[in-house]
Amino acid sequence: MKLLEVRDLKAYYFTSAGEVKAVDGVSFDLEQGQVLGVVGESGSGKSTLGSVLSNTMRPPLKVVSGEVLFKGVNIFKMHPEELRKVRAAGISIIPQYAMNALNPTSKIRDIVRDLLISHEVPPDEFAYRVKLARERALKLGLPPWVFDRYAIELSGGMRQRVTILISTLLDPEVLIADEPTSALDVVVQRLVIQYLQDLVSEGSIKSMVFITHDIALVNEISTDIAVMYAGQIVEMGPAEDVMTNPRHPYTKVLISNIPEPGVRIAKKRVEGLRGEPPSLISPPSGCRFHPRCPMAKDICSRQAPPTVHLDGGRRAVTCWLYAGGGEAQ
Ligand SMILES: Nc1ncnc2c1ncn2[C@@H]1O[C@H](COP(=O)(O)OP(=O)(O)OP(=O)(O)O)[C@@H](O)[C@H]1O
Repeated sequence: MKLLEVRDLKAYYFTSAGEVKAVDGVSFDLEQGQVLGVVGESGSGKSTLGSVLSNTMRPPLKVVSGEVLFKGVNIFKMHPEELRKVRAAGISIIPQYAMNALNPTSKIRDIVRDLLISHEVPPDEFAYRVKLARERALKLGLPPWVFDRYAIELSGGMRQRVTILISTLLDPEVLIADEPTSALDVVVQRLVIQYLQDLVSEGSIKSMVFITHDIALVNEISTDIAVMYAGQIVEMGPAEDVMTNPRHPYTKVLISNIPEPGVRIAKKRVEGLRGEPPSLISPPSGCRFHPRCPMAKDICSRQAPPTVHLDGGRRAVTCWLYAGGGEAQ
């Protein structure tokens, strides 16, 4: 069953310097059981995509065109009441910098209670969710006393895990996880990854979009991978296939330079890739990757490449090398 259908989505930041085309023509489907890892360099539009998919964007970001259908209904056309219901139990987000997302003046137990009340959890389910919060806190390595504390009394790593707990407590059908393990130490990172994997495999969470710089991590957790470059998806397919047989020249460079787990792509210079990521106010003509592409042809600077479906439709690659359905030379 398709939970999300994203169709030619464009979302820009309207700034005094111009329109930052952070998401510029993104399309994909997310099915039940799928974990779509979204990977790319810093500034490629991953977080922007996450905030648009969860309809949590704020000015100066605006959706310019395209649709996001949640179980067939366009989330941008939902009535505020309908949207409120969809949040948390339908599409929930673990935001980037999750450690700062909690109200500092409420105890964690009250944040849990307020979540359940605001989502009109029926009385018979209320006690079950409170108990579930305690059980899941243990899985995340959080001691029982966190519920009696204010967010400001907790360490950054604890606050981040509490936010993950809150974002997942109502068992969303689509979880958008934006760098959920950034700033956590390696041991806690493992707990969080295991926690999210368990929720998906037991069916508590139906699907996930997992945003990260860490391509090794994306390989571990995802069923499918989407590679973003300059606001667009340049390659998408089953995780193992993309990792073992990358088709787009950008994916090839990313994968041949897999940093150690936990290292951000942006921090380790992507070797074999000349230049810097382009401006998204005036991106390069034709294929946005052409100025840095080791395999660029004449047409690449003149015309935007088509999206070509390979491997019986399982792989989508937006690149002139595959135009006509052929393999790259
Ligand atoms: N509030 C904002 N106003 C203007 N431009 C913005 C704003 N937030 C992000 N951008 C720009 O939008 C583009 C995409 O940023 P985004 O944060 O979505 O990328 P990202 O791939 O998630 O990178 P990172 O992982 O470093 O957050 C970048 O060019 C960024 O500078």
